Amino acid sequence: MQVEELSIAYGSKLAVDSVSLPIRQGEVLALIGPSGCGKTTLLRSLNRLTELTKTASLKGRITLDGDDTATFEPTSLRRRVTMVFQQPNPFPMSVFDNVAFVLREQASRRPRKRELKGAVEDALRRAGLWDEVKHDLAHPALRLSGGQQQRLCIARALAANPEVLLLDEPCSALDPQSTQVIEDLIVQLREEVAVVIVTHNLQQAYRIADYVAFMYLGELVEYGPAEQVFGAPKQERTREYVSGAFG
Ligand SMILES: Nc1ncnc2c1ncn2[C@@H]1O[C@H](COP(=O)(O)OP(=O)(O)OP(=O)(O)O)[C@@H](O)[C@H]1O
Repeated sequence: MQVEELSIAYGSKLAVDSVSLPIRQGEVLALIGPSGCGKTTLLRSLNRLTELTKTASLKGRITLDGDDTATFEPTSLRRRVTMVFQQPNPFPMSVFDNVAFVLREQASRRPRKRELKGAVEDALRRAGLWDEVKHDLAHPALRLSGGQQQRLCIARALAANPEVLLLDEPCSALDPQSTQVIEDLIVQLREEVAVVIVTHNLQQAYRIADYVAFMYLGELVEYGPAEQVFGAPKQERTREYVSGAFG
């Protein structure tokens, strides 16, 4: 994906100010910056969730494989660019049906349960959850632990075979152990999908990101390889911000 001079306002308030950056497969991109700097707004614009906010207006361009995402049908864009939210939000149905739901939605005719088994297993494996749930796929998803629920949401997102996975602080509601499991998973996933993650946790960004975009008051202050942004930031403001965690 390519973000080109993107500005987003809520009413007259500018939340993202002329941001340009690439999003590439094989990489984890972390969006960092202080509260209110526009990270989530930028993330949500990538699959056009911002347009669900009535007051939001957007200027600039976002492309996916060279095509302007504004020309896509939103649902088909959201299959290619899927979002996992801060709070795990499995559907109130079984583990199996959570993943199957997406596959059923995509199918032209209603597939039988046994036809979906392979694809459900595949998505659960990719999300690193299969071994924990394989003996009880009929288990209600809402009874899984928080970390398992979040991995189920990732499995659900992956079932659509997206090209880009958007993660909005996916570990903020999780304990350190579940966080580590999800971080390991994100690092593995980048081989197959481009990953963009919003995180407040700078140590986390350092552990998992290949590239980092540091935002401040809606502007992209610095974008570069994680080692450079954390180890040798070019901008004073970035230095100040990252030294809060690393100084
Ligand atoms: N629905 C909305 N209506 C009006 N203003 C909004 C809306 N959502 C966000 N904003 C404003 O836009 C700016 C950017 O918000 P955004 O949530 O994108 O920042 P953020 O960096 O993700 O913050 P945080 O780290 O606290 O989640 C903030 O000033 C915020 O108050």
